Amino acid sequence: MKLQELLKSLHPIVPFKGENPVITSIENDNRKVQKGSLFICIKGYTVDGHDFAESAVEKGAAAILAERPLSLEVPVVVVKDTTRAMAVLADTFYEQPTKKLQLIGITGTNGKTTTSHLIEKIFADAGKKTGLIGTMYTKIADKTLETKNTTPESLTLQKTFRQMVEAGVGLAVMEVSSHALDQGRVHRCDYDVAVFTNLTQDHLDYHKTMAEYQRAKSLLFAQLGNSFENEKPKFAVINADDPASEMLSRSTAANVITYGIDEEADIQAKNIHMTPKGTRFELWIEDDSYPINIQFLGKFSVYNVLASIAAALVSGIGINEIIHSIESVEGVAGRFELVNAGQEYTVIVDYAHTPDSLENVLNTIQHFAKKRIFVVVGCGGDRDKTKRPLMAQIACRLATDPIFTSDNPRSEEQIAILKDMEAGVEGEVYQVIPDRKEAIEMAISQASAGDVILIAGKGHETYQIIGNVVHDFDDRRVAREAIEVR
Ligand SMILES: CC(=O)N[C@H]1[C@@H](OP(=O)(O)OP(=O)(O)OC[C@H]2O[C@@H](n3ccc(=O)[nH]c3=O)[C@H](O)[C@@H]2O)O[C@H](CO)[C@@H](O)[C@@H]1O[C@H](C)C(=O)N[C@@H](C)C(=O)N[C@H](CCC(=O)O)C(=O)O
Ligand SMILES: Nc1ncnc2c1ncn2[C@@H]1O[C@H](COP(=O)(O)OP(=O)(O)OP(=O)(O)O)[C@@H](O)[C@H]1O
Ligand SMILES: N[C@H](CCC[C@H](N)C(=O)O)C(=O)O
Ligand SMILES: [Mg+2]
Repeated sequence: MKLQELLKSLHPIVPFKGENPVITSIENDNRKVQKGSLFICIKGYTVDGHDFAESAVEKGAAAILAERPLSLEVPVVVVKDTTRAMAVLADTFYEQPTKKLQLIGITGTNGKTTTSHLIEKIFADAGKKTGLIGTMYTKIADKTLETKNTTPESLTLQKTFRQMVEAGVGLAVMEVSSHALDQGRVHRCDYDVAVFTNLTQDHLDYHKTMAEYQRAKSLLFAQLGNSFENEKPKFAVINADDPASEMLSRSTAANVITYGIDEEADIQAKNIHMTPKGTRFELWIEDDSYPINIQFLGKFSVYNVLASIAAALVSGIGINEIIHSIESVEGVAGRFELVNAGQEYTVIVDYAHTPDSLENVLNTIQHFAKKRIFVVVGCGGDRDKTKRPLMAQIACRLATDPIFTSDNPRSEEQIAILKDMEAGVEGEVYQVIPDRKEAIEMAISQASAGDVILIAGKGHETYQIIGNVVHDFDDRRVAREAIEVR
């Protein structure tokens, strides 16, 4: 594609009359530039991409997109906001892939990964080739790729969609983080369905206030269903029990479908019964009711199931097919995952890393725990500090044996993070064991028949980030080994 043709998709007053080279690829990382690339300079949080423009030209870049004039031997196109322009150009370069896919986006503080897997399963069972983008990985039909972010930046995202289209994927489901919405990583994505799980405290290091965090989430709904040229109906699937639902409903021009448990909703769960093996409830859709038996626990899991059912229903899948799929799901890796090595107590690894998720999971455990509840929990470094004392309080309130430990301290001192946690629980009884392996071993050495150990915060993660170093670490493996040597 020639540069001028590409630029037509930007704001019409981008003043550019220079050379018109063929653009062979778009890159925003100079290390990936090849002959003929358009290099986009992004001012990041860490470095300024403009500083790499010269190196990009040396590597063969045919043109540069920047926020200020640069004296280089190739055409330099100047725009106000390169990040924003990148989303538009990526969509154009990869030939608007999301118009050729059924696309479901999920946002909310907790439950995105779980819900995206449920939705993917329903569509796969219905015979669709599926794609998935989220915290754990990107999946393009049968191929799995590693990811750095829950929602990748626009260039990677649109390229991934292109690969999905080429692989014959019909339905893509993705997690849309608040950071991605705020930074415009999903601009130009043509969603058919946008799903809202819930809004509780997290990421205040980035968004500063809950109102700003909610505003970021609302963008997914505001960006849905305003297009006149689009024939496809758009749906916003919203949790009626969450206080943010009203504002989100008002943010969108799409059809709003609600789901819930406590409040009246289009799709509602009633008479929920939990056993140690699963959860049973009645699903109500208008005047019809269906008995449902899922293999996971907790009221929070019922919300994820309802959201998935709603998203699949509005996408045209039959209710009986949906129920069959949902009931066959055994679980999602690192979400309430049991570690069984023949022990007489229960060991659960769960990705709860927010106050609300920790509370939900511990409440669920309280429901069936007969004796002591251990919780091994830490808080991430370089992340929302205000959730630390809250998570500690919840651990002390809902567990009999809280053990505070480390969870990806990153550039922070482990001890400083633990002090932030302890500030919330003065006078309470707890242990502090900074080394996560030792903390897990301690819980396992103290547990006896009938007890439950929750190892929270890392779920599927297979690493512990200390400083800049990523160490191998898997809660599930560490727990299993500790049980086996006991
Ligand atoms: C705060 C934030 O959002 N940071 C994201 C941002 O990084 P950054 O601004 O530091 O980038 P940078 O390193 O300064 O680079 C700036 C530019 O220079 C370029 N560069 C850089 C170095 C070089 O040698 N050459 C070069 O060309 C880069 O390619 C880039 O274009 O852009 C990167 C590339 O897209 C992201 O990977 C990175 O996410 C970091 C890893 C991150 O931790 N993000 C978190 C806050 C985040 O986004 N989390 C949400 C999930 C949250 C949740 O729901 O739980 C997510 O969607 O992942
Ligand atoms: N609907 C829900 N409401 C509250 N808590 C939930 C819900 N679903 C899952 N959880 C809890 O939150 C944890 C994270 O779930 P999940 O990974 O599905 O969320 P996520 O939104 O993808 O998180 P992230 O933003 O880190 O990617 C789970 O391990 C569980 O403890
Ligand atoms: N997506 C979340 C993951 C947190 C996982 C937890 N293990 C941590 O490192 O804080 C975040 O970046 O805030
Ligand atoms: Mg996730």
